[in-house]
Amino acid sequence: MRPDKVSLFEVGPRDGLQNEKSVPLADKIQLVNSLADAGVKRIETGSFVSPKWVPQMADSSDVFAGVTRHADVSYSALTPNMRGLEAALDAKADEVAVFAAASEGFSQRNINCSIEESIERFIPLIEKAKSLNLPVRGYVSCTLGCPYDGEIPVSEVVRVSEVLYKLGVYEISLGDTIGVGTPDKARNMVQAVSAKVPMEKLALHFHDTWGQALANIHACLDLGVSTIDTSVAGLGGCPYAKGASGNLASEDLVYMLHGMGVETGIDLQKLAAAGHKISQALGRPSGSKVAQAMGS
Ligand SMILES: CC(C)(COP(=O)([O-])OP(=O)([O-])OC[C@H]1O[C@@H](n2cnc3c(N)ncnc32)[C@H](O)[C@@H]1OP(=O)([O-])[O-])[C@@H](O)C(=O)NCCC(=O)NCCSC(=O)C[C@@](C)(O)CC(=O)[O-]
Repeated sequence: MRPDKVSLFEVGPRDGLQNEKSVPLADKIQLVNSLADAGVKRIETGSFVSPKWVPQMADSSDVFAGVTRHADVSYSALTPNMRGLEAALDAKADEVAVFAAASEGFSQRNINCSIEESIERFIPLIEKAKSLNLPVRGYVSCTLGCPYDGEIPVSEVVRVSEVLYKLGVYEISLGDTIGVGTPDKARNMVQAVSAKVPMEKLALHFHDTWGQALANIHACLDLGVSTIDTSVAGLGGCPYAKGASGNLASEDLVYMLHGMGVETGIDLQKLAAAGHKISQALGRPSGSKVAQAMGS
C-alpha cells in the first residue's frame, strides 16, 4: 500500500559532491545547513574513505565540524572500514553507513575487495557501532545492473541484503548505481528483497542516468517503500561507475510526492534554493527539472 508519508534521505553532500569537481568547504557547509532549513531530516554529510580514492570527500571532518546541528536532523557518514568509523565518531556523526555491492566487479573497483571480504570488514565495524548505540545503514550497489558485470541476478541482491540485515544494519538502501533499471524490474527486485528484509527497512537509491528513476520509484511506492535517497539538484554520480549521473533530484521527487498527496515535511521552495546555490558554486544549472521549471 502506498505510504502517506515518505522520508527523504538526502545524499547530495556525499554521493553528489563525491563525483563533482571540488567545492569549497564553505559551500559544502552551507549546502548541508540549507537542506536542514528546508526540512530535510536525514542528510548524508560526508564520507570517511581514502582521500586517494575520493579526494572530494577529504574535508568531511571539517564539514561535520562546520555544520550548525539541528537536534531533529541525522547527519550521517559513509564508512568503509574501522578507520572510517573512528573518523565518523570523532566527527560526531549521528549514524554511519557501510556499503557493499551485489556485483563482484563493482565491489573490487569501488572498495578493492570481494563482496565476502567487504562483509568481513563490516562485522567489527557494525559490532562497535552497535556497542555505542550508533545506527548503521547498509547500501547494496548495482541491484539493477553493474557497469562491469552487466546483469545481476536478483538472488544475489537478496542474498547480500539479507546478510547485511542480519549483521544488524537498521536499513538497507538498494542502489541502482548506474540508473539502468526500468519500473517492472525495479519493482520485482524490491519485492524479492522484501521476502527477507521487511519492507519498512528498505530504501530506494536510484540514479537517474537513463531518466528512469522517477518512474522506478513510482513503481515501487505501492509496495509500501517509504524511504527514498535523493540528491538535491541531481548532484553527482559514482567515481567507480563511469558515466553514472546523480541520484534522482530531490526537488523532482518532492514535487511528485506532494502532487500525489504524500507528505515529506520538506519546503520545496527552500529545497530548490539550496540546489540552486550549490549548482552556482559548481558553475552549472541545477539538474532538477522541477527546479528549472520553478525558475530557481
Ligand atoms: C575501502 C578503501 C579504503 C580500501 O582501500 P585499499 O587501498 O584496498 O586499502 P588499504 O587499507 O590498503 O588503504 C589504502 C590507503 O588508504 C588509507 N585508508 C584506508 N581506509 C581509510 C579511511 N577510512 N579513511 C582514510 N584513509 C583510509 C590507508 O591508510 C592507506 O593509505 P596509504 O598508506 O596508502 O597512505 C578504498 O577502496 C576506499 O576508500 N574506497 C572509496 C570508495 C568510495 O568512497 N566510493 C564511493 C562511495 S560508494 C557509492 O557511491 C555507491 C553508493 C553507496 O552511493 C550506493 C550506490 O549508488 O550504489
